[in-house]
Amino acid sequence: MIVPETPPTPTLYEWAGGHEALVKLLTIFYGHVLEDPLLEPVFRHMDPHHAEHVAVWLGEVFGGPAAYTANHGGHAHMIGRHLGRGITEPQRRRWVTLLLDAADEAGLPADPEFRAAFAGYVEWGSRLAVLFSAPGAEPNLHEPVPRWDWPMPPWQPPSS
Ligand code: HEM
Repeated sequence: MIVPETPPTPTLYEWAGGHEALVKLLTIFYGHVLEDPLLEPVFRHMDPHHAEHVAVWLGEVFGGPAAYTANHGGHAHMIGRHLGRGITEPQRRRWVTLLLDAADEAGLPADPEFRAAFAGYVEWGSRLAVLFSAPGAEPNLHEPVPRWDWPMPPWQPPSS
């Protein structure tokens, strides 16, 4: 009996479309952030390369190259950019909503497994951002960049 081989599961990074797709996503997203009355004051002075830096971060989290660790200061730098900002729950919620909307606008894969993984990370990460941006928070700066994975494998046709 010939048992069809299951192809290897792509990383979330590959499934999303790689670096280019993530840059497109975050460029669209931060464009909307600057039009949003709740978020514009938080991001008014953001670095002009912010969207690209966050794309590199997301790429590493989703199983792509470890380029944020290699070139952008890793986990400690990301945490440091949020310290003392006092991000509120309404701001976090709006941030998440705009990012999920931007995923549609950027044409990221819309299959249930990918979107569950994406939304899960965004929810988790944004809640951490609220915690470590709070006054007096002392987050651990010495952790590696987290890696996020599929909550369940994406459906793929058998290779043969
Ligand atoms: C999953 C959730 C989040 C991720 C993955 C994330 C990621 C990042 C990263 C990687 C940076 C540093 C970029 C660099 O290297 O230049 C950063 C900076 C920043 N983040 Fe977040 N962030 C998240 C949530 C939030 C939320 C909810 C807010 C506020 C509503 C926020 C506000 C900011 C601000 C204001 C900066 C500094 C921007 C600048 O001055 O260039 N972040 N974020």
